[in-house]
Amino acid sequence: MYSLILQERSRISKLLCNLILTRSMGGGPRTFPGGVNKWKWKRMHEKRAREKENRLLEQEKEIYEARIRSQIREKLAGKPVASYDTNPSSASHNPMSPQEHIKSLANRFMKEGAEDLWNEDDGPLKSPPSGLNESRGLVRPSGRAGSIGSPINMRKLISEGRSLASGQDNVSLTNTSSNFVKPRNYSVQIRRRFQRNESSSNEDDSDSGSGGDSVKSFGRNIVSTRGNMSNRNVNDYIKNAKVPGLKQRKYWRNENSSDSDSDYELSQPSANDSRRPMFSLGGEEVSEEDEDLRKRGRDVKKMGSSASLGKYDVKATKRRVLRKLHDEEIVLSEQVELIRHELSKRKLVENEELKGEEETIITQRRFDECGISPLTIKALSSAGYFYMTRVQEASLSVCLEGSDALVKAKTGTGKSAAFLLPAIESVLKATSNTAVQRVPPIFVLILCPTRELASQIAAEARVLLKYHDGIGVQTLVGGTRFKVDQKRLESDPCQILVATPGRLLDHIENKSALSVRLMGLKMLVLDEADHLLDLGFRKDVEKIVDCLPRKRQSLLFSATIPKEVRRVSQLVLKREHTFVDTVGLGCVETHAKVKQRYLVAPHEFHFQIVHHILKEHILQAPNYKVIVFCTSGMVTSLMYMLLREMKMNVREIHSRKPQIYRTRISDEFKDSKQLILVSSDVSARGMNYPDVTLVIQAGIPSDREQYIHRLGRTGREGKEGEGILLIAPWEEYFLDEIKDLPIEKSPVPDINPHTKLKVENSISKIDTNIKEAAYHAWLGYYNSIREIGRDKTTLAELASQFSQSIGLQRPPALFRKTALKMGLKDIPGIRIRK
Ligand SMILES: Nc1ncnc2c1ncn2[C@@H]1O[C@H](COP(=O)(O)OP(=O)(O)OP(=O)(O)O)[C@@H](O)[C@H]1O
Repeated sequence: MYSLILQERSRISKLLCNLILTRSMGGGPRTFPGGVNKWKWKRMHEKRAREKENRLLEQEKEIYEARIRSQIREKLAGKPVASYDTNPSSASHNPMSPQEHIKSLANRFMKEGAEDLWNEDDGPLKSPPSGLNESRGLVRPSGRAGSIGSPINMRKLISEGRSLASGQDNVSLTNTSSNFVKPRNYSVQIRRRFQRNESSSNEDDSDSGSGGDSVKSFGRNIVSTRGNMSNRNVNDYIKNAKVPGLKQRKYWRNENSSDSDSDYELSQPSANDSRRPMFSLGGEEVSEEDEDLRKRGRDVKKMGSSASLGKYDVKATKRRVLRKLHDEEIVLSEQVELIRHELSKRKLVENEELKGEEETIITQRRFDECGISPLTIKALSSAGYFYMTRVQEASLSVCLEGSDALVKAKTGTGKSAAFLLPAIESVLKATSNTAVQRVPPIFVLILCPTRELASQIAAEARVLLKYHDGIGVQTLVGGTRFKVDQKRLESDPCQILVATPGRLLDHIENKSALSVRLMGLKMLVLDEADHLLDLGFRKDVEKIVDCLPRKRQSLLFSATIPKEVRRVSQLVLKREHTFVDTVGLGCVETHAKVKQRYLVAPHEFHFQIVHHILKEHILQAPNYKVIVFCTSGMVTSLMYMLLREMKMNVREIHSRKPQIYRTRISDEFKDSKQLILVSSDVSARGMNYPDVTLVIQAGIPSDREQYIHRLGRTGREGKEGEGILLIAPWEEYFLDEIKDLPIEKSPVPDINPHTKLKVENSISKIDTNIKEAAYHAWLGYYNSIREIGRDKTTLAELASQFSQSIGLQRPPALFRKTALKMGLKDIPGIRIRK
């Protein structure tokens, strides 16, 4: 379904681009008639288009009214009502039944939100309760409004239509509507268009017979010129919508003539086409001249509809010459506007759908329905996985087929299992096809950015492999001795390897046995793909990919996939890969259940504010579990020491800590409650710490993506969560990067003097070396952020303020080499070591 949406969306955007391109490639004049500029010209025509729509609407109403009157006349003259003949030639001259009118009107006007189509002449917005019966009278000769000259109260008629459509009168509507004669002369394409319309809406019309549908379609076809084409093929739309009347004529002409010039002329309509003029009212001839339109509308009102006049309807039978479009720009801007309108409408609908679906991440689809090994299903059941999550449902079939895929799904929605399940299948398939070897080839390689994440993925793989004897999974990450890795891989061979790029590359470049084992690779997975294809990792990843067999399946997963990454993903993926996006283009990439706030306060107050927030949160959530993200390893360390000094239950994790310590802390935090983890970005991506209640980001993240991933440590598996971003006033520019996310400003809390003093005391107790290291790390981090790092003088000033805020007398000195590298040599405020 997602791929269908994607295809459709890309098709629409292509069409839009084509239109814009066609326009721009033509060069086009810079000024337009009357000396107006392009935008003024465009706005003018947009206004015209809107006016045209309103006119058409008015005219449509008038025609309906006229038909109702003719119906009443017929009735008064004693002719049978709605005795339709299925023969189009005769039936088309008969009046429509009042119920048909109501239904047709209802199609257009009675839908929720259609009130904006109404105008003052349509009667009061809310019909009085007694009005229903009266409005019935409108369409029945016995009623008060049956008198021909009385104005028709459209609102009453519509509210009547509502009750009819839902009430017992449905039956009669069905009966009569089924006799409606379809306009036969329309090509299959047009009919298809109607059919699409039929299925697109009015689900509430349970009474729709085939003829009734035609009536509905008829109404909707006209509506569609307003851009109401929710389920309609936009290609058709563009072809058809250019000038609807013109298009219809073209079809007739194609059937009867080869003269291209006469494309712009109406063919002589046959008797079968007698309803056609109504369609063409939605077309060009009605749109061309406003006054003419109005007049014609009034004429119809005066004379009765063409349906009642039958063969005497001169208007319907007269050969009308169409005026050529005097300015194609009108059409073009209308088209573009319509497509835009359609796109934004779809986006809204999708957003609404996704919002609804977001509440539950688990789908109705069971794992045993997707053709994976029964032993894996058994393992899934033991782990408590019975139904797929949305990303699993959307991507499993694609991945199991063997296609390359780029998969985007929100944080904590089960992406790991989504790639592990096809990975296991791939191993099963490969082992059954390959002769037993002493050292088995590595069939699946999973790359991820951090050591903890590699361990987590390997652990999840082991859970899924519980009943698969003989299939092993190993990790290859930094922080361990190279030789130890080699021995482990030899003594405990595996078919699935989870690695961080740096360490894997070490092994490949050292020509260890691993390189040979990788020659049998069937599947490559990049978890946190956007990060791995980021500048920091890209070179390593490229080198690794160069050493892998070309004939393999590649899967890229992440919660964020920026456009640049989509482009560079071609480094890994085949050109004909599938993009599975369960978030949706332009949709919010964070979870609705995660409340996001931001606070702006000078840096010197950040420690106090973090302490205050934590205290408040602990009071509110007794089972608290908080992650505080800091900008770098050493700042993390400083924050940890401060909070520890202030007697909070806190742990730290960052790259400066030995791996064994990191693993212990990570495991402890996974299983614990009432604990605060102060972390650098090593925990930002992929880490699945269950039930995190709050994520605090102290200082701006490196980019928007990192913000989303850090925040994604809370609110996993559809649970609730909270995120707070704490920034200094000069970091506020970052808010622009996340302006599409539902983040709200929070007031800076009042810190009581007692807490202030406590924090200052605690800071003073922290070792100066840690503070100095924190200053260097702080400077390094912000220097690497383009927006801040380019103004070195300001950066140095801000760094000085930071050093003061952590109790340093003056900014610590930098090594000359470091200062040079950072472009900070000779910058005022930056001290260089002698
Ligand atoms: N089908 C399922 N049924 C129940 N729970 C599931 C299912 N699939 C995954 N989970 C659970 O969902 C949680 C999140 O899964 P996972 O860590 O794979 O998320 P993710 O999408 O990779 O997140 P991130 O973007 O942060 O990496 C895990 O606790 C996992 O056990």
